[in-house]
Amino acid sequence: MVERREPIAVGDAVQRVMEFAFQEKIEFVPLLQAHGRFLAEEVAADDDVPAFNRSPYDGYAIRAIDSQEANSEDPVTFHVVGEIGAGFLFEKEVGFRQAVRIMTGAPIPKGCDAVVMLELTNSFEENNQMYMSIKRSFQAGTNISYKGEDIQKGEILLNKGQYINPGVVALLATFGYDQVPVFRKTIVGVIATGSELLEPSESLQPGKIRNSNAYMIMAQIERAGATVKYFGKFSDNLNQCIEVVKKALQEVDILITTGGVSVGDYDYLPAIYEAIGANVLFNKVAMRPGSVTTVAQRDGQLLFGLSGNPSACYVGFELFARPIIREAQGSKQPHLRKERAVLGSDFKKANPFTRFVRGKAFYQNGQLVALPSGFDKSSAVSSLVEANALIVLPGGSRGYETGMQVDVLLLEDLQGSEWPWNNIVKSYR
Ligand SMILES: Nc1nc2c(c(=O)[nH]1)N[C@H]1C(S)=C(S)[C@@H](COP(=O)(O)OP(=O)(O)OC[C@H]3O[C@@H](n4cnc5c(N)ncnc54)[C@H](O)[C@@H]3O)O[C@H]1N2
Ligand code: MOO
Repeated sequence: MVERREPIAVGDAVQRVMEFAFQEKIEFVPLLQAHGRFLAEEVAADDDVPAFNRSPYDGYAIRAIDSQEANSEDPVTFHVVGEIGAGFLFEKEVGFRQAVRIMTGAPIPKGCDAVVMLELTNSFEENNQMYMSIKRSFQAGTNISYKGEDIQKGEILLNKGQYINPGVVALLATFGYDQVPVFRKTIVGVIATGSELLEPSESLQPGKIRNSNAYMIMAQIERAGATVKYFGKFSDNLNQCIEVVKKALQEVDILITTGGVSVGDYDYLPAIYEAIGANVLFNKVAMRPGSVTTVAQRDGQLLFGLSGNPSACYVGFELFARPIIREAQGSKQPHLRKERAVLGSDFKKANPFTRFVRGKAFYQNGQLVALPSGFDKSSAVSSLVEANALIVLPGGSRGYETGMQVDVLLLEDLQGSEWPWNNIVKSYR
């Protein structure tokens, strides 16, 4: 029998989950699908970038020494012996007072050591031959992008665990990574339990409710970057639940159930864990909502028993499931980002345990403000809509007042909030 223990502190509960080590799993994905993933191998430069000396401008490639006598009274004229675009090679050696018309990105022809920008030249045709003249001299090396000036062969460019943003995608493309080694996405299964549950497609009946949690959790799993497997909703029938949990565990890294974790007659989760031989890490946390959050492990897999109450379920996922999912996928910063904010309205409920109030965080005159987002019961669905942050109100208080400093855990980028640099158009006009 799994005993209900004393609640453990939130931080200790998070630590117990994070001590669980998933076996590292690596896969190769096409470059186009690598964005948002984490690199599973170090990347070193197998060549210089650029790989050849090239022109950064459209103009003429010359030998700098030939320009030394040029001045505004006495221009020097060059015979234009050819032209070269990006992607081509100019095969001949360039000689005395010869120039090659060159485009941005084209390799510097043999013999040349400077590029004169088109704007600084006058060109003309004489006897079917092209010429150009310049009115000043240029030093060797003028306007040459040197081989290796960006990246040198052998440099370690990206470490294992690097988050793949668009810049990393560019670098991987530069070095020919058609397929990219990344940490495999965590596969997270979802099961909803409760005889009262109907799926969203079903008509409401007396005493029944729609299963919102499974869909909410699946969206949270996707927001955490993992792969979802939905095993459906099941009524409060112990044997049936055990069977579906066993089946699900053959296909997932992590299994999340919602409902049936407290002390009701049909709260079967402890019995399910016992039946499958799972070892419970904790089954009560000193927090609201989500105090009933239960986590167990078994054969390299984690099981999360989240509350049936929607807000409690939501918070339980973000605090305990999200970080380990992110870490298993290679993230080095798996936890929610913490910021200081000013409480935007009074929160007068007594706080025996630390509360994680669903709220909206936004910038107002450069100050981060956190506003509780409405109906605060752990059964609430409505307050989740606007929530982009969890406002942390430490336990042991009789309430909090507007203007107090609080920690907030950000659930999303603060899109739509009034960033101080939102006026970018105005400031850079
Ligand atoms: N005597 C006690 N009763 C309760 C305690 C307690 O300590 N002693 N804890 C309360 C707390 S705190 C919470 S939170 C809930 C947790 O209950 P369960 O996680 O066991 O969940 P259920 O009882 O199955 O359901 C709770 C509530 O949520 C609704 N629900 C369930 N599944 C879904 C779903 N998929 N989508 C939407 N809503 C769902 C369900 O109908 C119930 O209304 O227990 C307290 N009780
Ligand atoms: O702690 Mo329950 O888990 O209030 O929401």
